[in-house]
Amino acid sequence: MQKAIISVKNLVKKYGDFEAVKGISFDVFEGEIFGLLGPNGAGKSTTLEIIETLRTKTAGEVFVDGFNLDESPNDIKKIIGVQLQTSGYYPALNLTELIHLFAGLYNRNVNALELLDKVNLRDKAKNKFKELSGGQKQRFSIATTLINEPKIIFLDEPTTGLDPQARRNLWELVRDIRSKGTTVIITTHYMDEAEILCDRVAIVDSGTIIALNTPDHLVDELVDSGFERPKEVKKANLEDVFIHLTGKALRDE
Ligand SMILES: Nc1ncnc2c1ncn2[C@@H]1O[C@H](COP(=O)(O)OP(=O)(O)OP(=O)(O)O)[C@@H](O)[C@H]1O
Repeated sequence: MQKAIISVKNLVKKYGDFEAVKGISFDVFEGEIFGLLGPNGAGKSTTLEIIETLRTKTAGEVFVDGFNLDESPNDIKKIIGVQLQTSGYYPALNLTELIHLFAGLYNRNVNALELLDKVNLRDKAKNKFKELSGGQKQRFSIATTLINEPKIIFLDEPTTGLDPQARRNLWELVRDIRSKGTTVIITTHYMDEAEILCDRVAIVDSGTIIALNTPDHLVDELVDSGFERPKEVKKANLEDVFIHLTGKALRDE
């Protein structure tokens, strides 16, 4: 039996009269990569921000590593890492200085170069955030989630706008983080990404969870129901062609 590190029970969020989250319940297991999928406006960010202690809930219960959100939000803050809005970084500081700034906020001693190494950015240690490419910015913002050595990290659409090489590189990074025992919760609009990366996914629509299982199980269930693709599937797709032609290596972004 896997241990639930996050437990959400009958969570409701109302913005005025509008119910954005309609009584959802789910568990995230320790050490898994859990995906929250759903169309724009489904309630994913609202749900995550409530768990991250950044937004108030209307009703329901949330437990994170045994801490009740209502009673111990500060204990929860200490054990989670949240990908910040990238626009929030101080423009005058370079990457090393930014890491030291965050480490100070968390009251931690961090070896900035070692951390930058983890996300393949050591050679950008003296660069400013705005001088990074899209993929590098995402990698840096993931690095900042690791500063307080969290048990759980939350990644909100971390690969949006990245090229196929940078996307794959980020998947490797997320897998690497998980292999060290960190639980990862990720939102994405890329279903191929969710299928490759996530152990389990919850599909949210209009504030309700309409499916929750492993990607494999959900696909098998659909196939068993008699579903067939209208067009015969080829053994490769255009992304395979692109990667085949341009290689897997990260570009000089
Ligand atoms: N501060 C707010 N005030 C009022 N309504 C809000 C607020 N924040 C979000 N909403 C509404 O709640 C619903 C859920 O929004 P949310 O941002 O959680 O969706 P999402 O699933 O994360 O969408 P996306 O994929 O576009 O990021 C939307 O209809 C949105 O307009």
